[in-house]
Amino acid sequence: MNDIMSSFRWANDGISPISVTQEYILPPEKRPNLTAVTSSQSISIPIIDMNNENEMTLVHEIAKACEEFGFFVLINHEKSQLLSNRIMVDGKIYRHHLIDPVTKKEVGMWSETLFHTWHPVEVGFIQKLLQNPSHFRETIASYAKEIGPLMDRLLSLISQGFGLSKDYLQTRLEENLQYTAQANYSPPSPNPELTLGLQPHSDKKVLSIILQDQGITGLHVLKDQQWIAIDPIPASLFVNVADYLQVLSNDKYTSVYHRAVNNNVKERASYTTFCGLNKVGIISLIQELIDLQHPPLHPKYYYGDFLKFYRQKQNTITQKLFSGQTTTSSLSLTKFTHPPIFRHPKLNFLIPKKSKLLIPFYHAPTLSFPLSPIF
Ligand SMILES: O=C(O)CCC(=O)C(=O)O
Ligand SMILES: [Fe+2]
Repeated sequence: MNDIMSSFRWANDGISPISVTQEYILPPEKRPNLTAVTSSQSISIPIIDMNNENEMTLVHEIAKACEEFGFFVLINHEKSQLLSNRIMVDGKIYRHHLIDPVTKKEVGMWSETLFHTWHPVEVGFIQKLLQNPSHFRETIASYAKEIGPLMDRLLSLISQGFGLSKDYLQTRLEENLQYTAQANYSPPSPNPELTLGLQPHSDKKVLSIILQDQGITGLHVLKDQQWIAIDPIPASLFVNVADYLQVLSNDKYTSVYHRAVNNNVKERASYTTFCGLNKVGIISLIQELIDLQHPPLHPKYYYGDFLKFYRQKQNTITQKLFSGQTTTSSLSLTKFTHPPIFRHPKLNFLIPKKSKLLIPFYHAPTLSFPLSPIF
């Protein structure tokens, strides 16, 4: 475990459970089947070197990666050394569950999650974060200042990859952009074949940037029905296409399905920064990408409608993934509850007094804006 997540580690010090209780044991068809996973070293995954001074080369490489894989690994980005030494955790702690299709009981993910916004610094998100431990606010602010320009740059390169102006996506999304972050922590699992850190999912934002713990492979992506383990390259970041970008691109790019698995040797943390839309944002595809060969595949969505679409998509994919399964409930990412399993009693201050929904989609959201068709 390097220093990236030491706040998170601190929050979980010495309290790893020593055995997997029934509550965390996945039903057989949802187990990770780790022996069947391909290593990212044995296949060619897209690695983008940000040191490349030729902007158009970067544009093409990223466009190709988004189209063929839905993700890429970024190396030599300006602040990589700095980033990899950051401590970046604060926010709310949640536990993930899935529902066992046979017993209908919740199965807990072998992990816990912190969630918070990370931008804009100027309007004071930082003041909303907790003050204890004392370094939380400043480290989050520094990270936000570093990752922000990178996110902008990626949006710009992706815009150009669509044959559009550099600032197309920024300008188009600007008003409703929302920046959130999620830190994930898993202690060693006594039996990694029976548990999962994060269940298979796609992210429902525009873009996600994942900072992985060094030296531990935990992130898996699904490519051609095969799970690929993304071994963390030192000072690299993993970037993936999320669902909003899939819609924007009229499915030219596909959001990648991914999961986090456990191991029985070391704890693992990851830290994801998302750029997405806020609740009133309207999601619609880029008209410039539509022609006779590429008819529109999506209507305009209000956020709430989009979330319904997202749920359907998750269900369809998970049903395919677990094809032996007869139930329609599939892998249901339905509930985040707390308190977290690995929390030390002295850390009660980290738990928000009132449970707040982390990802409304998972909860059949109560919508505060009109749902009538807008196209
Ligand atoms: O732990 C990981 O590497 C994956 C994190 C992730 O998928 C997420 O935060 O949405
Ligand atoms: Fe994710």
